[in-house]
Amino acid sequence: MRLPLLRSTSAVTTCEVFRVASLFFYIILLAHLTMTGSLSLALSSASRLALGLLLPLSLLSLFRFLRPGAIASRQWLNLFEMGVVMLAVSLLVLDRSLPLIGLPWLIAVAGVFMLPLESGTALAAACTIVLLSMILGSKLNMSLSEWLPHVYATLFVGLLARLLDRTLKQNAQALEQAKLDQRRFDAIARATRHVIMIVDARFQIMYVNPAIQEITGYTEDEMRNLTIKDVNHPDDVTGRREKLRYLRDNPGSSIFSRHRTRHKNGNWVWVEARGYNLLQDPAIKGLVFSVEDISERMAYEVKLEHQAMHDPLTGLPNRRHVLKRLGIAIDAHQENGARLAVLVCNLDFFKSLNDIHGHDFGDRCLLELTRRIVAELPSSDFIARFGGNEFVVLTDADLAEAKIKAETLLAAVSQQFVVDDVIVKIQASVGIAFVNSTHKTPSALLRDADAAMYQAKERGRNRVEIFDAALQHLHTRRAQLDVALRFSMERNELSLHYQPKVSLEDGSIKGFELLLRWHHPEHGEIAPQEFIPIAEASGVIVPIGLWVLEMACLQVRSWSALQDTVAPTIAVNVSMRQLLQSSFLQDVAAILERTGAAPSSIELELTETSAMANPLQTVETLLLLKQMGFRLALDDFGTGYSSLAYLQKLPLDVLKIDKAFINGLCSNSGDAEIVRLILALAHTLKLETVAEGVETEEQATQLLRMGCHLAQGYAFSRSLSADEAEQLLRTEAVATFEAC
Ligand SMILES: Nc1nc2c(ncn2[C@@H]2O[C@H](COP(=O)(O)OP(=O)(O)OP(=O)(O)O)[C@@H](O)[C@H]2O)c(=O)[nH]1
Repeated sequence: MRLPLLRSTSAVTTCEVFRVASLFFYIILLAHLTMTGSLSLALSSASRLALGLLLPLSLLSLFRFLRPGAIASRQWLNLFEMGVVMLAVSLLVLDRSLPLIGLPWLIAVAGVFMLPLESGTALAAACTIVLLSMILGSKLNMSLSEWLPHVYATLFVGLLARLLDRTLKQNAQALEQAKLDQRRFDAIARATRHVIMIVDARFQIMYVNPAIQEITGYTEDEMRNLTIKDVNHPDDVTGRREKLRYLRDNPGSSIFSRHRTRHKNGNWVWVEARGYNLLQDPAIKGLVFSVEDISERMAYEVKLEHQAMHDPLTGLPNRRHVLKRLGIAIDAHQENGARLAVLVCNLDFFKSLNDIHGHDFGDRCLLELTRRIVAELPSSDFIARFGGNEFVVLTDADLAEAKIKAETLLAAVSQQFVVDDVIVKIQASVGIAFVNSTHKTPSALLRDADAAMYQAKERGRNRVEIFDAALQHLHTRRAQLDVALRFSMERNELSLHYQPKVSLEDGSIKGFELLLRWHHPEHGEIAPQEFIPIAEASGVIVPIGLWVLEMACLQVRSWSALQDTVAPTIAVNVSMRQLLQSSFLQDVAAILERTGAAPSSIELELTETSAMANPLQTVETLLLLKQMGFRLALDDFGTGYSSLAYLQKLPLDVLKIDKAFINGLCSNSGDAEIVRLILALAHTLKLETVAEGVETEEQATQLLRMGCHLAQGYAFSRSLSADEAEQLLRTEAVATFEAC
């Protein structure tokens, strides 16, 4: 068995040096005595005493060497041992068995036995040795110059022994601290869920903590055979390589990255890594990484991102997603001219479906339409639900292809289907716009596609329109008028004209239709057909409509005071937008109260199309208006899609026959037939009829013959100012008409 002189697993301590040094001391001393023949049989009693002291101490030292730790190191014991040795050496010196100089045994005693002593004790011991050597020197008649160097050497060796003791103690402390630090680091490295990794300049893993196994399934040893590049996801390689190079080539730099790393089972794990270049640090000499598993967070983020970008009902991408995709597409167009067509598909009259069958029913219809649209269009097209009843398709189609896709959309939507035993037939209007260099933002491109879609609505719905230069012009003018219209009332640009409504039998004035006119300082006279839809779309029609009604009420009130005239009715157009206002009935009641007008003199006209767009709500509001005393008229009759059953439910007084049929009354048998049918219908429903846009005497005669009682149009009068209308009432005559 090989016996180590010093334990190498920990710092060498003073005690250990002493353990070895003292044994050597005794061995050499005894060997010297043996070799010099000092241990002859004729030993003096002093020498025998010295040997009697030294031998047990030698055995004690041997025991101490062989069984380190068996004898606790105690100060008094060490001091005692030193004293005994000094005594033994002194006896031997005096007995001349040992030399005082030449072989300076006391110097050795100072060097060995002062090692384990405390500072103060060691000083005292040193002084004692010096004193002893002086005594011995004088006893042996040695001169000062002979033994003085011996004293210096004793002191010098004693001092060295002290320094050695201190150094060893400091080393032991430093080593203890290092071990403590190491244990702490190991504990932290084991406990943390973060991977801590040190790699060399070639990215070879030098150190990694056990957390690596939890994240990647690889053990620490398995990882040490890899480089960090070996476990990178192929899609992350390029970006990561650049970052790693930057880190390696820039001392003191740090990087941050989110990437995927390979799990031993073949899956990919999302991690977030921070890297620090400590290649220059002599203790590290590597790149240090702290890596955190963020798979759960990423999964959560992906889920959140998906929720934020998708419509919860249909699962299609939502408005936000469309805007993002459009942003990317616009950038691609600016960079390399990439094509993009935007198809906005808005369902027609979807509100009616909701109103009649309920919102849940509407939702199921939306789901069915989604299923069909997705099935009909190629998967490369981006299909989104942009809003309530609006879908958007983004595709890189050219004009012809986009048209085909739009027709496919219309066909997919319009195929009838059954939900809850109800046969549903929905139609849609589609607007198409193509990205061009003027589109700087997604909303600019969507605005154009929207404009085309609204054009499709205006042109009768269930059709496709493409945004082109003409539409662009129209759109720009529409936008300008939209803004201008908001200021039209306060700038007094609106005026009212009175279109007489006369009896076809005797030509007497039965009332007037109030016509709204708008004169804009720059754009001039703007036709109602142009600005009314704009006002309806923006909602400005609501205050304007109330203003018109108030004017009509004031006028009616003023005419009711006229002597010798029958108070005429004034017909006022009411927009659907007004009817849908929850405050409409209150506003109307307030006007009646303010003006004191009799509601029976006011005829509220609404168009057939708008009345049919929201049947349930319309019927309810109209019934309440009827209860308030208003007369109700259905304007432009014949142009819409009234269901007769529904028509019967409306509390109407008047049907106004659309001008389109009157135009062809005397020349087109089809139109004449329609007019005849409308008159028959009105007769059955006990409704008054008014023919609109009568321009010739022939038409008036024909209408009277067919049973129509009232008419309006240029055949009788142009539209008049309030004063002219009043004058007309007073004279009770119509210049251009002679009773038929
Ligand atoms: N069922 C259902 N209806 C919705 C949803 N989101 C919006 N809507 C309805 O869609 C309808 C849209 O109505 P409008 O914008 O007036 O248009 P419309 O009735 O389709 O008429 P036009 O567009 O003029 O042809 C409204 O009644 C909304 O309440 C939804 O998630 N589910």
